[in-house]
Amino acid sequence: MRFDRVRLRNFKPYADTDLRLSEGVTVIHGLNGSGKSSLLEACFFALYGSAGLDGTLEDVVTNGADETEVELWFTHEGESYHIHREVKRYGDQIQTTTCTLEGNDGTVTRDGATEVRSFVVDLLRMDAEAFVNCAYVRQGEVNKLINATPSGRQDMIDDLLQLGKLEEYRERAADARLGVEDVLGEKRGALSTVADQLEEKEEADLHDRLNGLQSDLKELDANVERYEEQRSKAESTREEARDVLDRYEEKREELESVEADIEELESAIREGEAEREELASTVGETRDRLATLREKLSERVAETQLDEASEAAIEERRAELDEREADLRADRDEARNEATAFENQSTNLAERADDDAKRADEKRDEAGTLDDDVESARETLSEREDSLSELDAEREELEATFEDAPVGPGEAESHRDGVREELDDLRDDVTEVTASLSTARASVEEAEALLEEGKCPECGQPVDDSPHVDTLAEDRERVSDLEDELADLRERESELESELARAEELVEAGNRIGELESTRRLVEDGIEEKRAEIEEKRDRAETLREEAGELDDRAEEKREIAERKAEQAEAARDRVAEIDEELEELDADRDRIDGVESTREAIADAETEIERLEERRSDLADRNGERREFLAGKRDRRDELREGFDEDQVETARERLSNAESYIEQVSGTLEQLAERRDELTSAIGAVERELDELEELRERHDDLAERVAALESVHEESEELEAMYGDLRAELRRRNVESLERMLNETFDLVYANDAYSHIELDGEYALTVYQKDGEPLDPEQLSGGERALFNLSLRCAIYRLLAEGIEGAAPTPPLILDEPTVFLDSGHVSRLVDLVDEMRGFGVRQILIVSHDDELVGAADDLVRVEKNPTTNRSSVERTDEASLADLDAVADD
Ligand SMILES: Nc1ncnc2c1ncn2[C@@H]1O[C@H](COP(=O)(O)OP(=O)(O)OP(=O)(O)O)[C@@H](O)[C@H]1O
Ligand SMILES: [Zn+2]
Repeated sequence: MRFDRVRLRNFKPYADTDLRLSEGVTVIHGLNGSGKSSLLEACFFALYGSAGLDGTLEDVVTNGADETEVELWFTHEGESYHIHREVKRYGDQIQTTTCTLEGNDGTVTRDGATEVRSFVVDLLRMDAEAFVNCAYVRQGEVNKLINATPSGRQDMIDDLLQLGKLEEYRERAADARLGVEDVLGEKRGALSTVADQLEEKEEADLHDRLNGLQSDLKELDANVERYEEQRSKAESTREEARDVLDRYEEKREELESVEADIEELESAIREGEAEREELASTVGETRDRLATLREKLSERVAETQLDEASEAAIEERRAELDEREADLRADRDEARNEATAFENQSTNLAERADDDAKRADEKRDEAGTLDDDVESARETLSEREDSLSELDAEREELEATFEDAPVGPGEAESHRDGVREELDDLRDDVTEVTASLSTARASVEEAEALLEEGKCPECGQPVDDSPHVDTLAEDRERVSDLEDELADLRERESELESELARAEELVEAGNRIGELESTRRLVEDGIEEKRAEIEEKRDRAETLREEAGELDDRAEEKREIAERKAEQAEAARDRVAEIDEELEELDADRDRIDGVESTREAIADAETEIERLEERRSDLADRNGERREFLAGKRDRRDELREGFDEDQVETARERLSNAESYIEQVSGTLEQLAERRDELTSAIGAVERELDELEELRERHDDLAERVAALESVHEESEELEAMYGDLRAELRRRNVESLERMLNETFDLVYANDAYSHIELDGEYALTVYQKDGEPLDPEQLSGGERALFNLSLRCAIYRLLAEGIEGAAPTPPLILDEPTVFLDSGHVSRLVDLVDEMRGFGVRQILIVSHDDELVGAADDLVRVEKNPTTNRSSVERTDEASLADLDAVADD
């Protein structure tokens, strides 16, 4: 297998990149971070999808882009394939939108990530992990196989070499064996059951039993035939005897019936004669009755107004009566209606008269009540008139008070107020004068006292010659004047006081007169009102009485008319009674006519009856004649039959019949028993035959089962062998693989590591690795130095790759050997060893080797050189194949 071309768009640092790859060694080189590993990763992603990624789908999309596209073209076993993948980002989601694989001849097409991956896994016989382990040495993962546990290693290598398949087959074979064991156990059980049943049935001697039963049946059938023959003979004898007896019986029955007929006829003739005689006497009686009826008819006709007793006359009379009746009934209805109408009118009028009378009474009652009201109003009136004169008397009295008064009743109040004012003024004067008086008295007393002491009452100086002593006399005069004035004032005060009391009285009288005037006006109004009331009520009472009188008159009038109507009703009733009598008379007339008609009918009936009886008599005579003729014939036949009887023959036939019947009964019983026995025998034979069939069936089943068990046993054996074979094969293959792998590993390690310290490497059956030193000391590979480990690991991978390329016959899946930075830990000497290893790997048939490296020596060993560069401004990587010409400048490149 080899990669032909890879095309990328927006894959990690790549924008649009298209790289062709050819067979041989291709070295990819460039600066750190330029995108070399990404290029390899893209190929790997194209094959296995996200399973082949170290990171997630997210990581492969160039930062800032929304979709990534990877295409890989590769060749495997002469066929070309093309894988196309597209990944898109939808918001937060990232999805594979296209994933297809196509073969160049158009027979292979796969669509969908799962289908494509499983196709690739089948084609390369490696899943992503196996591919990594074998072909793709990722950067920094050179130690992976060494670090793995032996069992991990075993799984990886087994898987690569498809040994896992053998184990799967072995397990399938084991499953099949177990399945066969189950079925075999079941069938063996069934076989032994059938064998037991078979043995049981064979011991039962079924054929002997069948023969015995069949000969019994034959004998029985012969007996049955014989008995049936005898019975049919007896049956024909019985039929003959029955015939004879039947004929005899018939004749005897005929004779009996003929004799009975004769007797019947004779008695019928006798009865006929008797009836004829009876009829003759009935006819006589009827004739007598007829004569009586005829007499009665003429009497009845005479009672009626009929001219004759004919049907037409009766009809005519009846029609007259009907007409008359109709007239009478109409008259009577009319009279009845009239009577009812008059009665109603009379009743109505009487009622209305009563109403009027009642209303008159009511009015009179009302008038009486009004009279009472007038009376009481009159009383109230005279009371009010009395109180009016009382009021006037009081007023007169009060007015008299004012006769010698200084003022009239109207000015009493202002007069009183004037007097009161004068009195108040006077009292003020009294107070003033009293005060002046007591002052004057005090001066006089003081002056007198001072005088007694000899001093001036005014200035306290000695009195002699004092001016003041002169005033004493004046003061004494003044006291006496004041005392006079005060006395006058007191007198006037008592006068005014009595005047005030009088004035108060006048005020009171004045007020009372005012009150009396307003009361009088009220009483006068009341009197006016009462008078009007009396007037009105008296008028009303009069009107009511007049109306009552009118109502009485009207009631009287109505009563008279009512009486007249009652008389008219009576007259109409009388007429109804007369008409009823006439109708009764009419009914009697009708009854008489009915009597005539019924007598007429009775006469006609009697005549018909006589006719009918005579006819019956002659009929009876005719019938008896016929009977007598018939009787003579029957008597002849009876005589004939009596002569034809043979009693002996009948007796013999009876004997034979009874013999035959008892024989048939006996033989039938026997035959029934035989039939029962026969049924038993047949069913016994049936049962034996069925058992024989079953026996046959059992034999067949037994044979079938035995065959099947044998077949299953051989299948079981085969599956056991198969299981063992797969187990052995795997162990053998692994042993051989281990041997080859150990050999190749030693060869390769020798090639790449030129060192005298190690003698050889050992790989045991469980894939445990041990390195032996020259002195025979064993060493765990992990104890090797970093560079040694890298070399050891490369050797192991190359060995595995070789084993893969050589070990599996036919189409070995030899993917490109991909080495990412394998020289990291190597010194320059060992790098040249690596170049040798690469050469050797090509020799072992590896078609394509892809190496990421900076190493000059490796670059020098390349068939193709691919240069990866990253544009420092756009940060996008690009690839470029360096052609032959530029290979010359390799040194320059390598020096970078
Ligand atoms: N999704 C991405 N979008 C853009 N650039 C990316 C993306 N993923 C990785 N890169 C860039 O790709 C480069 C990594 O490339 P890669 O590992 O292939 O380099 P290299 O050439 O193998 O380097 P070295 O020589 O160190 O092994 C880094 O510079 C990284 O920034
Ligand atoms: Zn790298």
